[in-house]
Amino acid sequence: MAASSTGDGAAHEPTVVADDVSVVYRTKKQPSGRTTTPRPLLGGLRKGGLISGQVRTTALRGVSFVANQGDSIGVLGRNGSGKSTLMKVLAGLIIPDTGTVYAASNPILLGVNAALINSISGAENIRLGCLAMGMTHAQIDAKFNDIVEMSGLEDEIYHSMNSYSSGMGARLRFAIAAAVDPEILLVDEALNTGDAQFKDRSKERMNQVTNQAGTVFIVSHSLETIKSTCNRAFWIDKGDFIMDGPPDEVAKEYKNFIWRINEGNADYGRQIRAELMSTVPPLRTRLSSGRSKGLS
Ligand SMILES: Nc1ncnc2c1ncn2[C@@H]1O[C@H](COP(=O)(O)OP(=O)(O)OP(=O)(O)O)[C@@H](O)[C@H]1O
Repeated sequence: MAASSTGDGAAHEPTVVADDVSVVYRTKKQPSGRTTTPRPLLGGLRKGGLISGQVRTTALRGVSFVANQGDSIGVLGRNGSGKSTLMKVLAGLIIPDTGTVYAASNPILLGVNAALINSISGAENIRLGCLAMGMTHAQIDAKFNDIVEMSGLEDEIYHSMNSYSSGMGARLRFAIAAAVDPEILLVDEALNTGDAQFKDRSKERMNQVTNQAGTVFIVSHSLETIKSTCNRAFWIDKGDFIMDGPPDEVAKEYKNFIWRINEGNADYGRQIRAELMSTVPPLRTRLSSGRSKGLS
């Protein structure tokens, strides 16, 4: 199984290393569709514990991987498997309960970094969003037209964002966040809203990042998107890291697993899952194929 499959034979530095990352959400009500462990505690809140009546949802369990320069990694898995949580951990928006994420530079999660305001225009939001990401007015002026073009909102950019559809808002957020030239780009499926032209533009933007020796993670339920966009795929299931490999191979195993589950053969599905998990090489082995210089 490939730890890095950029496929051009060049040496690629690691850009992101996840070492045994686990995330547990603590909520009052039990979310549906997940294995949760109620942990009522006498005496209310304790260090590292829960308030009586709270439940724990393990969204990621001991996830480890090495991502390298030039990798475009598709993250797939069933609903509620932990894909979005992984993106949030990589972006530094959630502190993992155990484990560590090392990154060569600040990963940018598209859409989250730009907190837009509905009562002002798209153009004003571009300025605000870019300022919030640390760009200067001169840099914003230089990028403004590209951002508008990327969003595909040339005709609506001076309209109030109140009049935008959710897809239009998502496109604008994507375009603003993509303006910062990140070395590590995280794209969640929620942002895959848009027409064919917007999808082409987003794909082009992701290609630019990987061509500049950056790394892209893209969460998608579309196996076709992952196969056509990525050189590598991760499969996560119920918080477990099941597989890391070429998108064709991962998609094939994932489809087989889903098919077994859907036909009611859960035992066989579990067996496939366990076998694949056991073939993921330890982090140390994967790191030895690259260098960890520059990670922090
Ligand atoms: N803020 C939260 N509080 C409590 N539980 C949460 C929270 N966010 C996610 N979860 C739970 O953590 C698990 C993983 O959720 P996550 O959104 O990461 O999965 P996902 O693979 O991205 O799902 P989907 O494909 O449906 O978007 C789910 O069981 C979800 O219910």
